[in-house]
Amino acid sequence: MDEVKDWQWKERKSKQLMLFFSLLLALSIIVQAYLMVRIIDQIFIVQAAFGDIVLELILLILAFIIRVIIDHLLFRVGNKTAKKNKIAARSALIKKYKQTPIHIQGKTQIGEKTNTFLHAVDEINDYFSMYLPQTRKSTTIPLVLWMVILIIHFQSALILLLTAPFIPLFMILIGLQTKKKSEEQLDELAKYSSKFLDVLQGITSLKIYNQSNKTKISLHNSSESFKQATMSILKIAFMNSFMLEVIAMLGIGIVALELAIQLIFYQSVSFFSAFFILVLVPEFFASLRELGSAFHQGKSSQGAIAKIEDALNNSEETEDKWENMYDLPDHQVRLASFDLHYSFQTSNFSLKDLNFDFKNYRKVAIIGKSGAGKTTLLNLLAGLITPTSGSVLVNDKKLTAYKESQWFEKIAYITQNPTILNETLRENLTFGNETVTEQDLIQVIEQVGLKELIDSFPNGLETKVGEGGRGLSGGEMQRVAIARAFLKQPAIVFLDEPTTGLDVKTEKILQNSIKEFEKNTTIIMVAHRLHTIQDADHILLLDDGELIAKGDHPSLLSSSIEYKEMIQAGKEG
Ligand SMILES: Nc1ncnc2c1ncn2[C@@H]1O[C@H](COP(=O)(O)OP(=O)(O)OP(=O)(O)O)[C@@H](O)[C@H]1O
Repeated sequence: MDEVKDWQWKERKSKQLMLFFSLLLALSIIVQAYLMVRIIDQIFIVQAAFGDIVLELILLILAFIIRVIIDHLLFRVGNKTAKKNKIAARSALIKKYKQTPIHIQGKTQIGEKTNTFLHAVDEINDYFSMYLPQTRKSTTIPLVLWMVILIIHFQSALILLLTAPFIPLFMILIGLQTKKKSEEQLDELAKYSSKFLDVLQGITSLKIYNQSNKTKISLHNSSESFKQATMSILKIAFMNSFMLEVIAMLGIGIVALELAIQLIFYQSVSFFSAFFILVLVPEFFASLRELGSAFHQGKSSQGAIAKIEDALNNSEETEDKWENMYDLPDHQVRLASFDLHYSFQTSNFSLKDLNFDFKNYRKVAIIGKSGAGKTTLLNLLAGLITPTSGSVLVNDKKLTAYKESQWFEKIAYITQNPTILNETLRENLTFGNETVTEQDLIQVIEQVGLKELIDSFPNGLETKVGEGGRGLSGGEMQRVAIARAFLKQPAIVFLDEPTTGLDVKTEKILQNSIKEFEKNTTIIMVAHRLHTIQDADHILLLDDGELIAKGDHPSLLSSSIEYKEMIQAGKEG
């Protein structure tokens, strides 16, 4: 959490470097202009021979090359800063999203989160790579040039002083408007993304309930709003460049006119000085004008920056951090709880002060009616959510006092809806576990009944599955998840037994797997089937968030009416 709170854009050092390069650039412009004017003065006024100006010519070419190099370096710093900040912003967002409790992860604002992560972060590029270098350049260069002009000719400097402020003034007005519009555009895009995601995910239901046309219209409207928002930003951008062009042209024209009058009628300024100023003035306005487009892009990017900052600072539920104090013991871990309490912020449900001790049981079943809190308890025990009060204990110490990475190395979690990545089957099975050998893989594939399926693919284990790849059935996904858990060789397996939808083969594989896990592993499972419950070493019976009975099957049969009724109902069912 702290890392996210303390998160800052990495730009201080780069800004200093950009300022330095801008100063060098201003000097190179002056040198270049001076040499150019001197060469022309020598040729046309002094009528010097070509040999006399060779050195100036070489210096001019050098000055030009140096100017190009410095300009390149200035924007290179900008690009590097943009890259660094994009990486930093994405890491901070990942950290923030990671702190989101598992029960809301992937369920709320997925479209918006994806949009912020991808689009908004890309949008900030222009701020660092263009706006920052250009603002340094466009403040330093005009200032230095203006001071040089002031030294040479006071009246020209005065004209610049009166005309130039219109450019930043106009830009500030436009910029404020653009920032607001850009935020609106990102909001529209976020709405559009969320809507599109909803449609993609719910395509079957929408078709069945005959909502396709209605959805099409609403999607169209959303895309129209996004288009309007984008067009209004473009309108401002065009208007912006036009106005800046006009102001700059007027400024240059007035200075030229004034210099011509001074030169021809009053002869109060030399040709050299007048020409030198005339070369510098367009450079003066060019820098200010370039600021115009960079300013516009910068303001759009600031909308994206605000979006990212909002995402990082929003007070969506977050999980407590692990203290990472202790190493997990190598020997068997013993799970227990002390007054374990968990409340959701968004519902009235809570798990109320549960106390239990799993001693050295190999198989623990959590049972109860739908909505009793079984999955929530499993998530607490697996360390995926942290208790509101009380604690989950591992060998008498708070679970979160241990090193988080060690804990997650030690456990496997088989959920009702396993995650299948858009990768090859091999990668989906090993899931980054580099210790898995080909032999282990083949053995596990047979064990979970995936061999036939994999053999039927022309590319075997290298077949892409998941989104965009070959689809897998619910049962096949479950088997991939079980195989993953086997390959991990965990000390504890948490299993949320699927309630419905398992084919006979997968059901059998699941039962055999549970038996296999029991041999070397502690298995803690949310159980729905009678036979899985009966041979458990310990059973927790939950009812509306309360632990109403615990013990093994025979003891519960004699001590708990609710348990007896459940078993009876199961048998009848
Ligand atoms: N993200 C959430 N936000 C708010 N309340 C939630 C959330 N997830 C679950 N709940 C509520 O918590 C209660 C317990 O949910 P849980 O999923 O733990 O029950 P369960 O016993 O596993 O149910 P089932 O057997 O149907 O899967 C339910 O009343 C549910 O509505």
